[in-house]
Amino acid sequence: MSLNAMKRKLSNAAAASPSKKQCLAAFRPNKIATPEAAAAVDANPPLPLLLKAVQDVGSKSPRDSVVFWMRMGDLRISDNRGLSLASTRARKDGVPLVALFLFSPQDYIAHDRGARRIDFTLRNLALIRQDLAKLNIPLHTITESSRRAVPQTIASFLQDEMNASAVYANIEYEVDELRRDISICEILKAKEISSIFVHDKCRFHSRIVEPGVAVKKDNTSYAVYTPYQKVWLSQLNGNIPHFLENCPKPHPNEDSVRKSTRFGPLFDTAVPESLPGFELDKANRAKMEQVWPAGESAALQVLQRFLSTKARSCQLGAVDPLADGAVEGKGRNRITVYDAERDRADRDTTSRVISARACVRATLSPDDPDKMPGPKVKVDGGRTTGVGRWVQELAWRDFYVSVLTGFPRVSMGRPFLEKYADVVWEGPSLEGAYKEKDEDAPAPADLKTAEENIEKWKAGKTGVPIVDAAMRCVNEMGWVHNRMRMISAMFLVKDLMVDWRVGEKYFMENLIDGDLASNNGGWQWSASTGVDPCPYFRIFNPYTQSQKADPTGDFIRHWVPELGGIRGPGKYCPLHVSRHSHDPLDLHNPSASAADKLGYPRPVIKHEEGRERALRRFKNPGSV
Ligand SMILES: Cc1cc2nc3c(=O)[nH]c(=O)nc-3n(C[C@H](O)[C@H](O)[C@H](O)COP(=O)(O)OP(=O)(O)OC[C@H]3O[C@@H](n4cnc5c(N)ncnc54)[C@H](O)[C@@H]3O)c2cc1C
Repeated sequence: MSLNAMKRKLSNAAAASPSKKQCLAAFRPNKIATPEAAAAVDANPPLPLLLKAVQDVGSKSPRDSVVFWMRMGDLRISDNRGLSLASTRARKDGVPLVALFLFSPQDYIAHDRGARRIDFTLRNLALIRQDLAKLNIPLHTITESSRRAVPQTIASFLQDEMNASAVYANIEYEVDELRRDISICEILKAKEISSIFVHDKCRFHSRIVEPGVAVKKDNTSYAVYTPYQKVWLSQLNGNIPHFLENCPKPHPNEDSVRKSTRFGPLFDTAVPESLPGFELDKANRAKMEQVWPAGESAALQVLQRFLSTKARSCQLGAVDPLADGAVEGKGRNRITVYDAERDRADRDTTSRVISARACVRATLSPDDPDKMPGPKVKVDGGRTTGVGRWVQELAWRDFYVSVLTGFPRVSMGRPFLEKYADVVWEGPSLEGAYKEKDEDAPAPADLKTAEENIEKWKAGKTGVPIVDAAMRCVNEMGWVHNRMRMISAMFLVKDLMVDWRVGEKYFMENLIDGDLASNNGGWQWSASTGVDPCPYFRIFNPYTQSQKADPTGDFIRHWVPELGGIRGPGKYCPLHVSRHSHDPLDLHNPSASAADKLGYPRPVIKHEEGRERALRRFKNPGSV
């Protein structure tokens, strides 16, 4: 194939035609599996099948190249296991290493990837491309408009374009991705190209302990966090060099690679600025650049600040996490007080960090997260220290991946606890297509009200200040504190009785750190349908939660400026509201007259009414 033909074939996203964009808009993947289909996948999960399919069958003599296929979860050059192994292989074979990134817009739709996440990926890729080019390693990008065609496209790139002996990649744990990789392994086997997919997702989803290690005696996954965390910590401390391995950076290619007719042109493929169908408007893009700076060095600085500086209320909101003015903690570092303050949303108490493995290494050697600890060092994962508590949170991330791979049903739109599949939700039924219609069954009480409530929840206009503050933060910043996610999710699924999948999708579309395993885990926890969930009868009161999570009220005041005149619990701005007409908790739960005066909506539902309805419906799934 000629170079021009190759360039045309491998056109990147910037060149996608409007008709492709229309096709994309018409793509409606099936999101919710039947209970039977989910049970079948649970009985034969795809991860072990992939691990079996992965094999080093490449031709004995080296070919022209080795390819590293970078995925959305591993946007970094340092400490990237797949990349490191690919580099070693290329060096051994004496051939160039080529990096590849494939855009699959249909997969992004299927997985509710939002424009922010795509934009963040592209910004990072542009930096990675520059850094790899310094090592004479090209980063090539391909767009494949049909997700079904991805395996063939990859295979043809490896064989026809690169004459590669092997492809290396870090495993993606979602069911569709695992199945795609199994299919790639099969295709490549016939072509005698090795497919080596390894455990390690580096950026948002890096694992510390890979799935399949912290398991029960019968080798099945834990569905309860506490015993999982115990085994997780003991496995980790039992083999620190393995789990915290800092994988070496790739070795540079020879200079001559740039002159090669096969590889030289790959240095010319620029990373597109945006993907059709996933464009961010200019203002939003600028904001995301400020709040979520791309690149490994920025990520490291964010981590370093968490380890060594104090929390600041000026870091509330959509601001630059590396803004000047951070003050050394001297014993009050954010990580040191994490245990006591992690649930507070009124300052930057949490880390907003990215690579979990580097994080754990950093707890052992705060000055140099790249440094490997000595053999006798142990990771603190206990409940009584800031560090230990933070490590426990990092373990939640691994736990939810272990759940995803052990019980893939959760990524197929099914509740983990199938007994709650019949709970009646208000508003659009996402499962309707799979259920036999019972003509006598009562229709949802008031579809229109429910749909309006969903829109109010998304827009942060429910009239419940802490929920609205949380949602406005998600909308503007693409992130919100964990406690806020819990409060807002619980309000949607219990007070408003809206299907958790509605909220799960909205979060995925809007969060910069949207991740199927953790997001699904968080939503199913809140909806009481998941592994180790919040019991259905433990329903958060959003007003008391608000007092605990935002005791100063700064979080609400920042995100709900209509209430900004309320100066503090019990103290009101005399300009707007009479001091005597409210109880002392007004900022968290303003009275109707205060809300009216301040131009803030009244609550869409009375908490007690929502609570009673949720208890009733969960107690007898199917009843209204
Ligand atoms: C409804 C809901 C949806 C969520 N959606 C996502 C999501 O899409 N992506 C995502 O990464 N996390 C999600 N989480 C988990 C958690 O809210 C975020 O990981 C956390 O807020 C990220 O901020 P941080 O890095 O400052 O957290 P820190 O408190 O500094 O925690 C450090 C790290 O520990 C891990 N962690 C902490 N809490 C949890 C948790 N509850 N579950 C899993 N891992 C955790 C994260 O990797 C986090 O980066 C969700 C939680 C809920 C309740």
